[in-house]
Order: sequence, then structure tokens, then C-alpha cells
Amino acid sequence: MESSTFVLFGATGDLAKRKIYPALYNLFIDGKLALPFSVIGLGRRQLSDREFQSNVEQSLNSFSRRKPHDPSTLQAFLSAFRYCSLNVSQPTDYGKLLTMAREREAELGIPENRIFYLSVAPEFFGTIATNIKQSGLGTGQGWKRLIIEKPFGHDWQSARELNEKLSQTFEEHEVYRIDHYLGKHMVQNLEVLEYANPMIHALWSNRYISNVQITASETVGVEQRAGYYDQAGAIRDMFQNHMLQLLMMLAMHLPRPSNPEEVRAKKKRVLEALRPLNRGDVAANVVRGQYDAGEIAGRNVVKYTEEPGIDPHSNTDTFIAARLWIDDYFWTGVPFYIRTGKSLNEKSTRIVVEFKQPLQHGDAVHNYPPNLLVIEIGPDEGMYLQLNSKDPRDGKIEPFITTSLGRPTDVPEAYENLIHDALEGEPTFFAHWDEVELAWKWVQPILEAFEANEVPLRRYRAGSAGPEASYRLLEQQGHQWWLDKVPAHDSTTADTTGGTTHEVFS
Ligand SMILES: NC(=O)C1=CN([C@@H]2O[C@H](COP(=O)(O)OP(=O)(O)OC[C@H]3O[C@@H](n4cnc5c(N)ncnc54)[C@H](OP(=O)(O)O)[C@@H]3O)[C@@H](O)[C@H]2O)C=CC1
Ligand SMILES: O=C1O[C@H](COP(=O)(O)O)[C@@H](O)[C@H](O)[C@H]1O
Repeated sequence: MESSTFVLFGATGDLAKRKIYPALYNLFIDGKLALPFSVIGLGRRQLSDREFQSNVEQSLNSFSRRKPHDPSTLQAFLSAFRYCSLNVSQPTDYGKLLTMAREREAELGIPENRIFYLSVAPEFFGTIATNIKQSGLGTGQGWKRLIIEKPFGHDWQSARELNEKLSQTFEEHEVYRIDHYLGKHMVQNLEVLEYANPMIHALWSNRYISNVQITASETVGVEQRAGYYDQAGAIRDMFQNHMLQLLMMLAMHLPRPSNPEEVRAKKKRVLEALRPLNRGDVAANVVRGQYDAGEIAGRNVVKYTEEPGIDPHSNTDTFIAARLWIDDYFWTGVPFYIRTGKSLNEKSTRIVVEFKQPLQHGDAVHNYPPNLLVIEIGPDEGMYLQLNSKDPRDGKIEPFITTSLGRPTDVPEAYENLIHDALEGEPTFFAHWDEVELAWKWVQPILEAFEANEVPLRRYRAGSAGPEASYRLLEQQGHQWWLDKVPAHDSTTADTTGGTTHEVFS
């Protein structure tokens, strides 16, 4: 890795404070940053370098997985940070930034390698890229890279427009689109799942797999991000990006170690094989939900439309479940169920692969509990199998769970992995434009059907496992969600046109 300048737009913002500074610090103390290293933080407000460094220090004390204990190490880290007040929409401000970048490069003797991290509101992404180009910051000796935060567009059209704008300044290989799920260990592990495990390789197709379930359940609501979330909903916030990335990572076929291009090509192939959903089919294949008041871990939760900053008449989805089909050689006939939601009963991201029931001896069909492969993505990390065994007392066949793969707790966070990869120029775990575009294209009919209110808005109690309709979605194929924390739950179901009915589901 070569020394570089890390130019951070949005240096006074929430993400920088909670994720980016702690990631840089942990990379620094692990010796994973090429030294000397230069960081230039940008924001509109006026700050001295000293004030900026003090803010960075506070962020480490609050959010870093390893707190700074050694004053000289901390000082060495903070000394890399400089601040420049800049309005992203003001082209002349970029001249000031260029001068500072060059001065620091000369002072530290580092090449003109510059990485621009856009941790600002998405409406600024295009403007910043243009200004980087016009100011000369993006040219000259050395490599130039752009890290882009999500969301990448609001729909298919706006994503294409944004990409078009970025591509006037940066080549695709210079753009690193962050999807922090791709930085998680267990997601990165999916790359080796098939080729490092001959047993899984042998079983990895529609011949043995009945269905796949991908769940990202959150206990938090919209928190401080009402303005953004009410425009986005679960479909844009989680489904179009993180959930479809999990789908691609699981369903791609990598029977041997591959390079980044191959991984991306295989992921793209999964989305290309995804059966398109016509707008008229959305209601039959997608469940849209919104949380009502409830209780989560002893905490009272108000209903979504009473959250501060949310439109009281909002129809925004805080929950989505969908049934998808990958029409390729390996997965034809295997439903992939995906669901994600806020204010649910559990914080967990989990993939469950259910295997088929092939045991038929003569006329007897044995309906044993299914074999499951369970991949815990977070906050627990691990992988285990549900197998069956005979109870020695009564001979009954019962399921048991193999021991989960234990993971050390103090492992690098997703942002550490991703920032390190971007500094190294390693693109495997970033979203390529082809994937982003195909993902938007696939969800576009869902966005339109939601917008036109063609899909009932199912209300669910905060602290439940989501709307009952998400269970019915699986029952249609004779399936059920496995390993829910509370398998029996109550929910309140309403559609956008009718009254509310309280249903108990068990
Ligand atoms: N926070 C999070 O948990 C997550 C955030 N993201 C994404 O990260 C990005 C940043 O989010 P977040 O940190 O939460 O946002 P914040 O609102 O907390 O921060 C915005 C930053 O942008 C700067 N800024 C705003 N307007 C201008 C301007 N005209 N010129 C220069 N700087 C400006 C602000 O600095 P100042 O006020 O000093 O001008 C501030 O540093 C967004 O794209 C968001 O979608 C993605 C995933 C999670
Ligand atoms: O990108 C986002 O992800 C978080 C969930 O991430 P996790 O790592 O905690 O699973 C989600 O809360 C947020 O709304 C979304 O923007």
C-alpha cells in the first residue's frame, strides 16, 4: 500500500464520527495504514486543526472498539489530521483544498495519491465529483479514488443519472461504492463457503436445497434519521442494497478461489437471472409493513407515524418481505425469501438454507425436521447446521444444532475492512455499478407499486416478528421462517383501504 491523502467530505458529520475515525484509528494501531498518512477533513463550519483533532479524539473515546490508551500513539495518529472549511457547492473553495493537499504532500513527502470519501448527503455526490475534476484535485501524478456512501440514487433513473455524472470524472475502477454489509466478516466468508467446503459444494443446488431465507431484523426504529428514512423506507434503505448483496454473495457459484472480476461477474449473473417482477405481481410476492406502537425490551415504542419528523399520514414501509426466484441452472425452483424491518423483536442478520426431504423408502415418506445451514451475519457471528439424531430414550428423531463456529469478539468492523480495501485498491467487496443498476432495475416495479398504493400496508406491533402476512408468503410454498426468536407472535394487520383487524398468529 502506498501513502496517500484521505480527503473526507462530511468530516463533522455523524458517520465520520461513529465509523470513519474509529476505522482509521484501528487500522493505524494495527499498522495497516501506509505512513506517512494525511487526512484532510471538510465541512462548512469553521474549525481550527486543533479543534478538529480534538473532535476526532472524542469520537475515538466514544465509538472506537479499542479506546486510545497510549498518549504518544494517539498524538501520532491525530497529527495526520488537518481541517479545511469548504462549501461543496462553491467551486472556488476547491482551490483552497488543492493548495492544502499539495502543501501536505510536499511536507510529508507523499505522492499525489488521493482518496476522496463522500460522507455527505447524496444530493452532493455529483457536484463534488464535478468540482474535484474542475479544480485539478482529481488529476496529476498518483492514483485517485472515490468512496461513495449510500444511498446510490433514489430509484433506477436517478441512480443512472448519478452514475453518468460520476463517470465523467472517475473511471469505474476508481469508484468504491460502500455497502457496509460487504465489509462484515460473515458476508466476506460467503465468498469461500462453497469452495472451502466440499460438503456444501456437493449439496449447493436445487437438487438438495428447498429454499433460502435471508433476514435482517432490527430493534431500532428510525432514530435521528426521520427525514431520510421517510423518503427511503425499508425497500431503499436495506432491500435494494444490503439484502440483494447478501442474496448475490450466497447464490453466486464460486467453486474455486477467484479474482475480484470473477466474483463481480458471478454476482452480476445472479441478478441477471433474477426473475423480473411485473408490477401486477408485486402484491402477490411482496409484503409491505409499517410498525404500530409496542414494546421492545421493556421500552415503549410509538407507532411509526408518531415518530418525531415523520409525516403522520406516511405510508412508508418499515418492513418488507419478498419471494424471489433465480432462474439459472443451479437455483431454478428454489424460492429465496428476504425480509427486513425496523422495530422488530430481535437484532439479527441471518441466512438459513433449508435442505430438501429426500427420504422416501417404499411408500413411507419421512417428514423429519429439515436439515438447515444457518449463517449468523451479526451481531452474533457463526455458522452451524441443524441435523437430526435419535433420542436414546424413546428412539424419536429430534433435531439438534451443531456447535456454532466461535468467533473472536474483537475483530475489525466492516468500515475498517472496507476503508483498508479501498486504500489498497482492492475492489471485491464494493458494489460495482452493474450490480447497483441491476438491483435498482429489479426493485423499480416494487417502488412503483408501493407509490401507487397497490400493495396493502400491513401494520405490525413494535417488538413483534413483523406482519403475519410475511408468514403466509412462505406458507404458500409449504415453507416457514426458521429460527425466529418468537415463533408465535401477534400482529395487527390493516390494509391501506380497509379497517384494522387484530390477528393472533401461531
Ligand atoms: N450516519 C449513518 O449512520 C449513515 C450514513 N450514511 C450516509 O453517509 C453520508 C453522511 O451521513 P451523516 O454523517 O449521517 O450526515 P450528517 O448530516 O451527520 O453530516 C453531513 C456532513 O456534511 C457536511 N455538509 C453538509 N452540507 C455541506 C456543504 N454544503 N458543504 C460542505 N459540507 C457540507 C456537514 O458539515 P457542516 O455541517 O460542517 O457543513 C457534515 O459534516 C450520507 O450519504 C448518508 O446517507 C450511510 C449509512 C449510515
Ligand atoms: O445501512 C443501514 O444499515 C443499518 C443496519 O446495519 P447493521 O450493520 O446494524 O445491520 C440500518 O439500521 C440503517 O437504517 C441502514 O441505513
